[in-house]
Amino acid sequence: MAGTTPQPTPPTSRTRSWWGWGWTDAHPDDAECAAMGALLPGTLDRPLPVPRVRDLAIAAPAAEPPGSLAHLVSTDPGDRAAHAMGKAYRDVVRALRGRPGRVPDLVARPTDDRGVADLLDWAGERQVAVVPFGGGSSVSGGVEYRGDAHRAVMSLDLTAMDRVLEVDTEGRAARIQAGTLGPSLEDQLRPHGLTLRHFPQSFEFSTLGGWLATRAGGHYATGRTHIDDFVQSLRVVTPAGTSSSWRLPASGAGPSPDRLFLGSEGALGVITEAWVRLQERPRHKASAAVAFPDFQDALRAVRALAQSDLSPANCRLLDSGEAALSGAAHDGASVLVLGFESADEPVAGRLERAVALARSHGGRDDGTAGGGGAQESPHGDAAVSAWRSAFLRMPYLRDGLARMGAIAETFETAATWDRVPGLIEEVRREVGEAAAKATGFPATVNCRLTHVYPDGAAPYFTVLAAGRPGDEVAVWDDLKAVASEVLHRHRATITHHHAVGRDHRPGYDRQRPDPFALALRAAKGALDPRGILNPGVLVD
Ligand SMILES: Cc1cc2nc3c(=O)[nH]c(=O)nc-3n(C[C@H](O)[C@H](O)[C@H](O)COP(=O)(O)OP(=O)(O)OC[C@H]3O[C@@H](n4cnc5c(N)ncnc54)[C@H](O)[C@@H]3O)c2cc1C
Repeated sequence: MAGTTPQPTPPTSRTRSWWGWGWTDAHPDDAECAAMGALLPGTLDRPLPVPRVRDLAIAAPAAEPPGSLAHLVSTDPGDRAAHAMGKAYRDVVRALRGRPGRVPDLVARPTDDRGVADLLDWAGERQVAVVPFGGGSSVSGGVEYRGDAHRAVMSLDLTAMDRVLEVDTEGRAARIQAGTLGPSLEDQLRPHGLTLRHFPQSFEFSTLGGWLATRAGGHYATGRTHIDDFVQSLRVVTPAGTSSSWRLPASGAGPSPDRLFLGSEGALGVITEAWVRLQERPRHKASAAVAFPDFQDALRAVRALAQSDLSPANCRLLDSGEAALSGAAHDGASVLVLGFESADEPVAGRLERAVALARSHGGRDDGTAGGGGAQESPHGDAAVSAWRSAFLRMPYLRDGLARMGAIAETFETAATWDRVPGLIEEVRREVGEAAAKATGFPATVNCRLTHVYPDGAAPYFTVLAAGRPGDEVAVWDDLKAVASEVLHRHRATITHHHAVGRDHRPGYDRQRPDPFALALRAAKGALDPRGILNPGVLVD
């Protein structure tokens, strides 16, 4: 049953950026930043310099761990700076402006549950805040400490716990440590012919534990795409003891213990490992792009697809601005990127039916339907691959634009179909107007649907605008407040998959029912009686 597993991916010689997305060698250079900035009126003439850790005023650590734990803890300034914030636009800008959030005093890297428990005990006795940290790709202020109610702050980095411990090939499941980054996780499963098949855009730099703690969404548009769908059981170390649920295919035994910890964002405990459901690796793939002159027609087509039994792996609708930005279309059309995958049967037929359905709603496929993975027409192929490469490059470009003093950020939501068209229109208009008013320059607000459901969809917005030099974070916070009001008006969720963190607390507090907040507070009090775990996240 249990297979032996290969070692985690060996360390690379590439350097992770402490302040921006991904690898330092993949960042756009000054010339590329300037070229991008020239496309946005009102941005700076030349890029802000790449920030340096040595220019930050980092105070000496306010606490020292006991000798017995010292081997797990780093006080290196670069390490501490790299754990001060996540990777949202507002984090990148604060780093560029030399004003990162509160830099943690300590960065601890436990290697097993015992180490996690000992560090929590030590922190509890000394009123040290503990911020669990996976890949640090949070875009909602999930990994930074705000305030001064604790004597010191410790970032609890889980990435030394990075092994696939067991693989049950018969039951298609694996026991995996929470600090395993996406590529290493898939590398360790590959020899078994299995995959978790969970691919958030941040896959390369985020961990299983982070996905579980934030209820991450993969890039597949329909079907099993949320990490929740893959959880068989969880192991969580809390200050009140370790919770370990049974491996079960399903259970009706009361409220689910796993559901309590999924999305708990480090506020209730530290997820140290999980049994997750695996799948065979897909062998059949086909994709196509369908253009729509009318965005409303495209919305109707996507709804019909989501309500059909076709279950596309990808069903991503780009509005005309988003299609132009990613190079998928340049003629003012919206583009629907469709993809199908299967481990056991050809998918060309399903793709053809999906394209026919899209065409019946006003789509222009230009002969893009194809099957077997490589038979799309040149136009469809170009649009699909343009979108794919833009998707992976986008976070790097966002940071380049931030260096030009621009606002370049995304946010997402989900709502029922009856509200989707009005919601998209109002976000575009109200955020666009607010940006123009705040900066004096026109703004671009694009939208794509990232996930579609029979009963609704997840619109994802990209805002591109000039910032107010030196004041970009305040401008962005104002725009986000405008957007949040529109979401609230439409009873759309404050986040579909970017988590609550600290930034979405006001919206989350308005969204959750009061009795639920009471129950959550009680759970926090019981599991974290000293209030050391990720203070300010989810509940006070
Ligand atoms: C460019 C970019 C693209 C993104 N794309 C997606 C996407 O496609 N889908 C998506 O869902 N999200 C996406 N995100 C957001 C982010 O990647 C997710 O929230 C991800 O799940 C975070 O994983 P992480 O390991 O980086 O966690 P971190 O950022 O380190 O932590 C996130 C939260 O989880 C807590 N946490 C982390 N590990 C643990 C643990 N082991 N136990 C308890 N709590 C823990 C932290 O305290 C924090 O509150 C994106 C972010 C960026 C910057």
